[in-house]
Formats: sequence, structure tokens, C-alpha cells
Amino acid sequence: MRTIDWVDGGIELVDQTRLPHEFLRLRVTDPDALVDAVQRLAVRGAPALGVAGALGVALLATSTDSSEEVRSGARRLRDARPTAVNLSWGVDRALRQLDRGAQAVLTEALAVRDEDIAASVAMGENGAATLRELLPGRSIRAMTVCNAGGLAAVERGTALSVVQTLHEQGRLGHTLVTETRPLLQGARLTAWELRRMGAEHSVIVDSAGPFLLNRDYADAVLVGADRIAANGDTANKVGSFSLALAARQAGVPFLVVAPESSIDPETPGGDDIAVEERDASEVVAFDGIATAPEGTGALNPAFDVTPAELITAIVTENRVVRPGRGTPPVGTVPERPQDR
Ligand SMILES: CSC[C@H]1O[C@H](OP(=O)(O)O)[C@H](O)[C@@H]1O
Repeated sequence: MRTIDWVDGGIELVDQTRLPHEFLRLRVTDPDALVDAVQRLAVRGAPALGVAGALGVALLATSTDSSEEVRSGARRLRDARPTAVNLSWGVDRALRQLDRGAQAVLTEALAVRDEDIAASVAMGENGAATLRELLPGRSIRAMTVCNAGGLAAVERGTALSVVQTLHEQGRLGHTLVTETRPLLQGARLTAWELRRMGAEHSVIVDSAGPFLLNRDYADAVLVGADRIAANGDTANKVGSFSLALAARQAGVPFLVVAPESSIDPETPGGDDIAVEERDASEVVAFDGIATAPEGTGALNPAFDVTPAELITAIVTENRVVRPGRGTPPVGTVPERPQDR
């Protein structure tokens, strides 16, 4: 199953706002409809946003001869969500081909898609090998935040690709899925993917995560990333930082699994990462039903930032970086897809 793809001259994507009760594919041929799909999280997840960015520029380039129209549409798409660097990376990578014509833009966008598919497999293998090394000879009970599965990419995903690889190797124990308020990517999406995978799992409320780690209910925490700063500080769904603190307290490995395209060497550290503030209504209501008194305000950071020193390993398709263990900071490797 591909979460997002280029089909017959347009973009097809799974509308994730309808899951888990309805599986609906959206066909997008209008660039503004793609911006809307990104902003309402019909398509979401850093790697999927990178592919959406690249395919969105291909949609623009194949629908107008005006370079200015393409560039202004690309700016709107690039700015649709601020935290996942993959979105701007995907837009910029396709846009760099514009002077070579629409077909060159589309070819580059399809390469971004295909690289994401290959990267998901490699991250699964690299992450599973890392956990087998850290936790030899046992089934590994994972704890997850948000959704970093195939729905957050094109196929397989990042952190959940590690879970799937462990499952395929017969090394996966029971997985605990934090529901991930306020939009419930864990309960709605990760549980849906684990069920399809046939992997045993339970959903927990977010605030139970630290306690259950401290009571030895999980052997590793596996999360994705939206932006990894040059020093290894990592932005991911809100709730990741508290689990990282709890994992450190409980002596449990905390792994960030993300493609190289989530690494941003232009961002020196976590304090420099723009964290998306989403609408208060997502916090004080659910499915249109108020959960707080009328007029109650809310703070709704969509992400938080985990300092590198709390991260056991950053796993990409190309490497495993151990912050604080003598490996060079993640942002210092010269050769990355962005440099092409
Ligand atoms: C595979 S990284 C996915 C990453 O994106 C999610 O955020 P959102 O659902 O708001 O797009 C979350 O941070 C995941 O870890």
C-alpha cells in the first residue's frame, strides 16, 4: 500500500483524517487542495510530507508554463507546515529541476518517492540490528509515539519499519502505542497499522508512558523525527521529550528513526527549531464536542524537542549515530541527499 503516489498525472493519497474507520484515497490535481491536505493532516508525517512537497511541485510544473506560477505555488506548499524539514526539502529538490522543464521536475519527484521507499526498508534493518545489539537474545517490547509507519511515509515508514522488521524476524514483543493527543495518530493510525501487520499491541494514554517505562513494560522507545538539528537535538510529536526523560530514568534505549532528509545541518540546535502551534480547538474539543468549558483557551504545540544527550541512537537509512558516544554530530556528514 502506498500512502502517497503519482497516478495518471495527479497525486493520490490516503486521507488519514478518515482512519481508522474509513479507508479513503483522495485524488489531488489542484495544488491548493494539496496545501489544504497537508494543513489538515490528510497527508502527514515527515517523510510523506517530503514526497508530497516534491510531487506538489511536479503537479504545478505540469499544469502551467509559467515558472513564476510554479514558484509561488511552491512557496505556499513549502510554508504549509513549519516543523518537518522534509516538506521544504522535497519542494526545493523538485524545484531545482524547474529550469530543465516539467518532465525533469517530475522525474526528480518520482526519485524522491522511490528513495523514500528504499530508505524505509533500510531504516527498518538498521534499527532492528541496533536493538538486537543493545538488547541481545530477547523479544523486544517497543513503545511508540504518534505514527511513524507507512502512513507517515510512502511505505513501511521509519520507527514502525523497525517494529515491522523485528516482527518479521520473530523478535518483536508486545508493543505499547501511546494514543498521542490531541489528534490521536497513535490510537487511530499506529494501532491500525500494527493490526494489519498482525503485531500484538495495546494503546495507552500518553501520560501512562513514563510510568509504564519505569515499571519495565517496554524495552525500547522508538520515535520518528520531523527535524533533527546539526547537534542531534530532535523535534518530534509532542510527548516524545517526556518519554525520553522517562526512558533515561528507566534505563531504556530511546531511538530516533528518520531518513537523512529529516536532518537539517542549517539548524544548529533544538532551540532553533520552529515548533508548529496548532489551533486550540484541537485541544478543547474532539470530533466537534467541547471537552472544556466554552471559551477555554489552550496551548497546542504539535511537537517538542528532545536534546541529543537523551537519545540513545539516531537511525537513518545510511547510518546509526550515537550522540554523546564519540560519533560526530549527526549534521556534520557532508554527503546527504539534500546536497545533490
Ligand atoms: C515518520 S516521522 C512522522 C512524524 O510526523 C508526525 O507528526 P504529524 O502527525 O503532525 O505529521 C510525528 O511527529 C511523527 O513522528
